[in-house]
Amino acid sequence: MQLVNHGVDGGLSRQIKADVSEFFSLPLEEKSAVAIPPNGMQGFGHHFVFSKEQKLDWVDLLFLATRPVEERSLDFWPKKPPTFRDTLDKYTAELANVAEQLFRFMAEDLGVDHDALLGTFKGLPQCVRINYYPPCRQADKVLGLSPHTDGVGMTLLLHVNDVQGLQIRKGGEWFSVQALPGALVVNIGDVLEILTNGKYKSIEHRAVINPEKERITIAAFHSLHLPCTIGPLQELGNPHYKAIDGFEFTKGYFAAKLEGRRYLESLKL
Ligand SMILES: O=C(O)CCC(=O)C(=O)O
Ligand SMILES: [Fe+2]
Repeated sequence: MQLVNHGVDGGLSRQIKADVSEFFSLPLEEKSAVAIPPNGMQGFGHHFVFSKEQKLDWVDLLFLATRPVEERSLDFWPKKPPTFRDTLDKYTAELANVAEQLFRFMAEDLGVDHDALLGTFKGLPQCVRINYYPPCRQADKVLGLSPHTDGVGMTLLLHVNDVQGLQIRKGGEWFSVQALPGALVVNIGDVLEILTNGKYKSIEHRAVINPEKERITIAAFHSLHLPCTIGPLQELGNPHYKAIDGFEFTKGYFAAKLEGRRYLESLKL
């Protein structure tokens, strides 16, 4: 689903695009000032690295926890460009508002109690994964991001430049998503699929690489308020998914190493 971006001020959206592009254009030594530490998650580097032999995804990323605000680790927030921190703070606050509105509309659409749905996302916990996909002449030999579903409630994706690369899987086939200018792509994640008892489907997706042009995107993940138990909302009939502790779910998601819908399918009854 693409949402024309009324929720985010145009100037702010331009500013975040400029700051993010500037960060990735810095020399490696400068970006490494916020490198992900061994066994860490936040900062600049790579995720889902399990062995020296594996083929890596063709992407550099900057991953930051942005909400709740008091849990930010500012050490990993770049100081260059100097406007970066302030812009990211404002941009992510706006996106949290958009996410909250969408959760409300979804509750309405499903005819469920707002609190039952919104309670799972209380305080709107949020992380951003800023993806920089370098071009690759042999683009068909690499993947920017392996097929996966997002292990969260909902992702709001902004294209920083106009290079296409996102694909979604439907009926076993891959379809390219053409980003509309000024729009956010809204991706349903695993947690919403479980909560809605499968009425909303977590979309399997991947990112492909352009042979000539770099591609930059900002994924803002809206995730669980922990601790909690995730299970289908009672109003939605016989449950089709097991109820699972939120921490267990997150551990299982990362252990499943980006293998399409495999982990989510394992939670079906
Ligand atoms: O860059 C994209 O198009 C997809 C990003 C994505 O799926 C993610 O960061 O989880
Ligand atoms: Fe994703």
